Amino acid sequence: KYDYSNDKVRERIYYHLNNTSRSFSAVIQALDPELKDPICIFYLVLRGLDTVEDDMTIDLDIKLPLLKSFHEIIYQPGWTFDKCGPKEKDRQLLVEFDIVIETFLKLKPEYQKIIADTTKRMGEGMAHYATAGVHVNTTEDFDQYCHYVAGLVGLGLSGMFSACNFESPSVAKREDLSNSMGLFLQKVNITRDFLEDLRDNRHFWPKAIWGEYADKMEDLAKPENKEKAMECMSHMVHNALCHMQDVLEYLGQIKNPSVFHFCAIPQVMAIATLNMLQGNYNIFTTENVKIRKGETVWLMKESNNIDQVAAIFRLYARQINNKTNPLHRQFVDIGVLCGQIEQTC
Ligand SMILES: CC(C)(C)CN1C(=O)[C@@H](CC(=O)N[C@@H](CC(=O)O)C(=O)O)O[C@H](c2cccc3ccccc23)c2cc(Cl)ccc21
Repeated sequence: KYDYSNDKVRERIYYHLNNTSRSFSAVIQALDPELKDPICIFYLVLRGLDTVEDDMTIDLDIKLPLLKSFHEIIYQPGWTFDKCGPKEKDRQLLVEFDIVIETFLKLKPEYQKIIADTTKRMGEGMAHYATAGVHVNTTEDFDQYCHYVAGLVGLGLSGMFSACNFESPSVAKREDLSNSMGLFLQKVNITRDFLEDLRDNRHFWPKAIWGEYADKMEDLAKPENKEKAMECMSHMVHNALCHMQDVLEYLGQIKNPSVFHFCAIPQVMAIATLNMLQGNYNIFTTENVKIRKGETVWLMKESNNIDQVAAIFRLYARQINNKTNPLHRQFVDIGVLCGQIEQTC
C-alpha cells in the first residue's frame, strides 16, 4: 500500500519553504537530491528558531528556554508552538512544526548532527542577545552577533557539503571563509533593514559606527542629519565589504554546480543590495527598500560559475566606489577594497 501520508508531509514541507522565501525556495529545490531535503529542513529549522527570536511578544522567561532548547525540540515528535504573535510572518510554520521534526528525524544521522549542533550554538547566541539590554556596541560585538545568526549557518552548510563528499573536506575546514559567507549576507541585511529594525526598537548597527555620526541611532533618521546619515551608511557599507574577498575565495573552491548556484545567488543579491544602499537616503526614510525584480532575475541567471560571479562583484564594487563621497572618512578604505577585487580571479 503506497504511503500517501509521506507525500502529504513532503507537500506541506515545501509549501512552508515556498511561504518563507519564494525565490530562495526554487534555489533549494534545484539542489542535488542528496542535499535538497537536508538543506530544506535545515532552512526551516533555522526559520523556526528565527521566528522565536524575532517575536517580541513572547516573554523572555518563555523565549530564552525555547531558544536554548530548540536543538532538543527538533528531536521531539509532535512538538508544535502556537503562542507566536499574530504579526509573526512565519508563525504557521511553528504551528505545524511537527512535520518539520518528522522529516528531520528521517535525515541521515550526520545531517541531523550538523543541524542540531548549529541550532544549539545559534540558540545560545540568540539567547545572549535577547537578554534585556544587550546591545551591539563594538564592531567585535557586531561580528559576534552576525556569527551567531548567520556565520554558524555557513559552518553548518560547509559541514554538509563536505559530509556528502560533493565538496572537499577543506571547505568545512576553512571556518573563516564559511563564517564570512554568513557575515556578508547578514551585515547587508542589517544595513538594509535600518528603519524596520528601528521601528521594532531593535538596534543592530554597532554603536562604535553610528556613534561617530549621531548621539542616538534614531537621530540618523532625522532630515537635518542627512549628511551624517549618508557618511554613516558609507561606514556600514565598508564594514560589509571587508568580507568580499573571503566570499569569492569560498565560492572559488566550490565544485558541485548545484551547490555553487545555491551558495552564489544570495551573495550576488547581497553585493547588488549593497550597491543599492550606498548613497541612497531612502534607507533612512522608507522601509523594505529592495533591488528590482528584473535585477534579481538577471543575477540568478548570471551566477553559474566563479568567473561570472567575480565579474558581478567587480561590477558592483566599482559602482559602489564611484558613488562614494570623497569627503567620507571611509572613501579611501572602500577604494582599497574595491581595488583589490579588480585583482581577484
Ligand atoms: C540569516 C541568513 C543570511 C543565514 C539567512 N539565509 C539567507 O538569507 C539565505 C537566502 C535567503 O533566505 N534569501 C531570502 C531572504 C529573504 O527572505 O529576504 C530571499 O527571499 O531571497 O541564504 C543563506 C545561505 C545560502 C547559501 C550559503 C550560505 C552560506 C553561509 C550563510 C548563509 C548561506 C541561508 C541558508 C540557510 Cl540554510 C538558512 C538561512 C539563510
